[in-house]
Order: sequence, then C-alpha cells, then structure tokens
Amino acid sequence: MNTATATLASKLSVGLHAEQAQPSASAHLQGVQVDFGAQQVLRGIDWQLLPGQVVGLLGRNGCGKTTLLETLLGLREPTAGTAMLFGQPVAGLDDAARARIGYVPQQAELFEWLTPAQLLAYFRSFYPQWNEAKVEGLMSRWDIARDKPIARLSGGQKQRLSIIRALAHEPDLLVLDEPVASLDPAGRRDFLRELVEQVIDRGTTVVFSTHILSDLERVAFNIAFLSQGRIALQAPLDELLESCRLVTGPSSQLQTLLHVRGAARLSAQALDGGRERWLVRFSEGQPALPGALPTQAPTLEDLFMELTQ
Ligand SMILES: Nc1ncnc2c1ncn2[C@@H]1O[C@H](COP(=O)(O)OP(=O)(O)OP(=O)(O)O)[C@@H](O)[C@H]1O
Repeated sequence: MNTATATLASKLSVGLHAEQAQPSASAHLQGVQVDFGAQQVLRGIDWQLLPGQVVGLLGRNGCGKTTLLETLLGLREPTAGTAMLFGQPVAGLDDAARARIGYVPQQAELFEWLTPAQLLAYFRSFYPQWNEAKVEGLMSRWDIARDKPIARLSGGQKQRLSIIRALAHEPDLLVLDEPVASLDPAGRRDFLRELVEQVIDRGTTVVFSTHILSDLERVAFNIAFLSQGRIALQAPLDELLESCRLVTGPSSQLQTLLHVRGAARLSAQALDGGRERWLVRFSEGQPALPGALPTQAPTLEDLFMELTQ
C-alpha cells in the first residue's frame, strides 16, 4: 500500500458504525424504508457517512442501490424514516447545502444539444465556487472535445463529462451511481486516482456503487454490503479481509469455535455430508489463526457472494 493509500485507509477507518450517530455526519439515514407498490426495496436502513469517508456500495442487481442513493439525496421520498444531509432534513435543504453535493447518476443526464463547454458554463452559474483549473485539467486529460454536441460523444466520454461536472464545484459530498460502468480500464484508474486526491486534499465524503470489485481493492475503501433491503455490513476492506475467514465443518464444531473465539457468524452455507461453510468474523485484535477446521481467507468476491444473498 503506498503512503497516499495508507493515509486514506486510516482516514476511512474512523466512525464506521451506523448506531454511533455523529452530529457532524455528512449524511444520516434513520429507519429508511422504500416500497414500490407491494415490493419492499429498502427495509429500515440506518446508515451514516462521516466526513472524509469513502464508501463503496455493493449489492446484487436490483437490490436497491440506486433507490438508496436517490433517497439519500432527497430525489426519492421514503415510505418511512428520515434522511438528513449536513444536519438538515433532505426535503428542505437550503441552497448552501445543495451546493455542497455532487451527484453522478447511473444514466448521465446531460443536455445533449449543448456542447461540453456550454454545459459547464451553464452549471458554473449556479455555484458559489467552481474550480476552473480542475475542470480544464480533467477536460484535457480525459480528452473531451469542448465544442462537439454532447449527443455525439461516446458513452464513456459522456460519463467522464458527468464526473467532471460533479467535481467542478468542489462538493463536500460526492454520490456516484456506477460511475465507471462505461469507462475503459485506463479511465477507471484515472477516475479512482482523482477520487483519492479529492479525499486527501479536501476531505470529501464519497459514496459510490459499483460492480467492479477490483476497483475497490485498489484503493482500500470502506465497503457497505446492501442485501435484502438493509446494510448487512460496513467496514474497511483491509479490516474485513484480515478478520474474516471461511470455515468448514459440522455445525456443532463451528458453533463451538464461535463461542471459544468470541467470533460472529456472518453467513452459512449447507454443504454435502452434513457439513456447513460459515463466514466468520473474528473480533478486533484477535488474529484469525487457522484452527482444527479447514479455514480459508476470503477474497472480496467471496465476501460479496456471502453477504449479498
Ligand atoms: N420507479 C420504480 N418503480 C417501481 N419499481 C422500481 C422503481 N425503481 C426501482 N424499482 C425496483 O426496485 C428494485 C431496486 O432497484 P434499484 O435500481 O434501486 O436497484 P440497483 O441495486 O441499483 O440495481 P442495479 O445494480 O441493477 O443497477 C428493483 O426491483 C427495481 O425493479
């Protein structure tokens, strides 16, 4: 891990638990429930994002990531519960608080008849602060034609433009819904570098959903797993990889292991021959040493498979 990433990782390990409500939280959701007709998509989300945290939101297709991010931003009214941004109810945010938010939606909503230069000039007029040097730097680095109608840009170029628009006014909270879906590997790497710089330089709070697990591994983000309408688990990735193990054996022996080691079971799978495979999280400071039962360190993909069923 390089120094920048280590600094970032240490920043990220602060204040991870939703139950320890912090008055300074950038975003705070309490008991948020969202139903679409009879379908309960979010089932009582308690969640907070603290200044400088970078959270990768993981979950299977259709589990409610977009719904959660839209509710957090006040774009969708919850069926029950409350959403606060910067200490204000999201439904009644004042202009100053709005100006502190940057959002990259899953489908870039750009005015396609404008050129990138016109679009950025239009948005610049709404914000009290605008980092022209950053905009110009990213437009050149990401090779976006300034004077071509947006309709004629490629999907990846539109996504990059949407990211530039969201970063330009130096938001304190950046919400990105699958921001790298149309970016090539070089574009994704560049985007992640920009995010890391943003967090280290400005202490920006970032939450983004993605299906590209290798991107999260590269920057040691906090990971939040959304499953069955709830945040099943949130923790720094390094800590999860260190403290979790997949352990296989008869359930009575697995139960004893939990008891003796004071560990927690995160998931369980039935295997052949009456054995089970459990994802076990050992407590802090207690190394997850291999015991008598077959034990395997999980990858992020294993964690995803186990925690997002
Ligand atoms: N406006 C809507 N009306 C009815 N159902 C909706 C609406 N928006 C989303 N849903 C449903 O809510 C569920 C969650 O959708 P959402 O888009 O939040 O999932 P997601 O985790 O972002 O999915 P993906 O990973 O595929 O982008 C899905 O079953 C979807 O069909």
